[in-house]
Amino acid sequence: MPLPPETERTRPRFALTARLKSVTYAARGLRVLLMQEHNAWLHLAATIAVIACALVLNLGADDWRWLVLAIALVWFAEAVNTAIEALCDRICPAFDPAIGRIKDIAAGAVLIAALAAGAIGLLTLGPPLLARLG
Ligand SMILES: Nc1ncnc2c1ncn2[C@@H]1O[C@H](COP(=O)(O)OP(=O)(O)OP(=O)(O)O)[C@@H](O)[C@H]1O
Repeated sequence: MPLPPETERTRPRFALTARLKSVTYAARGLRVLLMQEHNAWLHLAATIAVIACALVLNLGADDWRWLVLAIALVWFAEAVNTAIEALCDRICPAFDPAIGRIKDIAAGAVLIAALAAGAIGLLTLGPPLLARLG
């Protein structure tokens, strides 16, 4: 879809430094997530445990692919959920059933991601773990 003329005129030119700055803003967001969100601490503990298990079991690239995807899925969902929660609190600090529903749905997205990641983790780590123990 073509942009309105005024947007075309005011859009800044592509600059590598500006793109690099965007990465630092994103990293700042992740730092906030890690410092302030208790759920993120649980995700971090789970991430470290899964990576440690995979290293000990000496998994191959096929298995690592699934684990990386599962870990990223949960962090992605948690980051989006946290952003939605923060936005909700900013625009409506008072109790509001509609805000409650929005937050519940966003939290549901994290639950879906966590359940899927758990299933991926069991399917990927389970068999080699059992083989190692058996
Ligand atoms: N402003 C609000 N109006 C109505 N219900 C709300 C409101 N804020 C929170 N809730 C309800 O409380 C639940 C928890 O909200 P909260 O913002 O504390 O999320 P949380 O999952 O506990 O987040 P965190 O643990 O990351 O702080 C929401 O899912 C929603 O059901």
